[in-house]
Amino acid sequence: MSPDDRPPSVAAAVETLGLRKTYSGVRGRTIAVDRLDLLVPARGVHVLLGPAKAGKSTVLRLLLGLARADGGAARLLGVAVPDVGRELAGRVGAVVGEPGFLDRLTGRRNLLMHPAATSAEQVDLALRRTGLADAALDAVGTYPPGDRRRLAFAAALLAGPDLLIADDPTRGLDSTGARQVRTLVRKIADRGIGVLLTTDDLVEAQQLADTVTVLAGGRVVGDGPATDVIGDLATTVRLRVDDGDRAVAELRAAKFRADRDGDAILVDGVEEPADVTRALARKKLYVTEMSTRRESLDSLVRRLAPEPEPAEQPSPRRQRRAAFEAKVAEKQAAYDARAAAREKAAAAKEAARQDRAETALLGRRRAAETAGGSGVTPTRDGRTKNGTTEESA
Ligand SMILES: Nc1ncnc2c1ncn2[C@@H]1O[C@H](COP(=O)(O)OP(=O)(O)OP(=O)(O)O)[C@@H](O)[C@H]1O
Repeated sequence: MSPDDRPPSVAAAVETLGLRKTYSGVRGRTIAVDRLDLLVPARGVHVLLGPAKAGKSTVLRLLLGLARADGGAARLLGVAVPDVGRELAGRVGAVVGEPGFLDRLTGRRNLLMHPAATSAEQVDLALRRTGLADAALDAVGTYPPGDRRRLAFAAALLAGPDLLIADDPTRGLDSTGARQVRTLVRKIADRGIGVLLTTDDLVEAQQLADTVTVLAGGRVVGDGPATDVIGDLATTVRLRVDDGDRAVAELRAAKFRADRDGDAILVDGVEEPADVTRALARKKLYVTEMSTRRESLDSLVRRLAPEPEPAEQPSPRRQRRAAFEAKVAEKQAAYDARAAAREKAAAAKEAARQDRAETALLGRRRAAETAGGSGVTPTRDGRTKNGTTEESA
């Protein structure tokens, strides 16, 4: 059943089924989105997470009608995608690409000129909600990149959308700008607006996502509640302590997931590494060496969609031997085919010779019958029709 056949689902902000997009270029065809089934809840932040070229932007472009799908179907807020522009005007806001703000005008003036602006009050509310009230009267050209991005959010919020779609909203921002935008995204979702955003930053996804779809090579490799699919911001801590066995026992007693790893100790799912060292110090156990590790997006994708084990490559010597054996087998097969043909020709020749001999024999018998009038008809194998051989008859 395609989304077009289903009754609109009030629980979903976005639904796609088998969505597909292929680009053709000089280097051939690229399947950017491959049979995508996506479900974005009506509330909360849904993150479309994936490495570069996973197809994230293409998905958003398809949903917003900026590109046409080759197959499948999609609905936004229950409306099929080709009709979204007409039927959902204002209910879907988008922060995609660089908005065309005029640098010499103030942020407020830029918003007042926006097609969705209906009043100064509405513009001022959008500026306040995006934390830009103080910068409202500054020229946009003076805005740091984080403020410029928040102004794009303010523009997308003007019409009071139920769903906000943002393509990699922290890309290119410094840590302050990225933090401001993430805080804003969380606030928007907390006001009951569904948010769908893309990112290739696992930490950003862990900080923001309520639900997540992990995309790789245009395909979904994992989806569901963020804590199930991508985990939380936990870190694995590896450390050394003089008395390793006692340290593991003390850490377990303090509810840490600790295990021996050779002469080191691994502690999984740690929120704050200093908590581990403090727990040990309380027991007079002192860490001599410590390192921390967070899962990367690549390892997450590998964990969710493990690649098949590559077949073991034979050594060059074995490869040469296999090629030689294949050649010998090929020659043998050709030789066998020629021998079989020769045998077949010889058998045909022999059958013809026997036919000729039998014909001659029959001819002689007929001549003898005609002369003697025996009335017995010999068969090919020399038997008479009454079942006795000619000799016994
Ligand atoms: N207009 C286009 N013409 C041809 N190929 C395209 C076009 N847009 C995207 N692609 C290709 O489609 C694939 C998916 O690209 P897309 O931009 O959707 O991925 P992405 O996950 O958003 O990547 P990134 O994080 O790098 O922006 C890539 O292989 C890309 O090169």
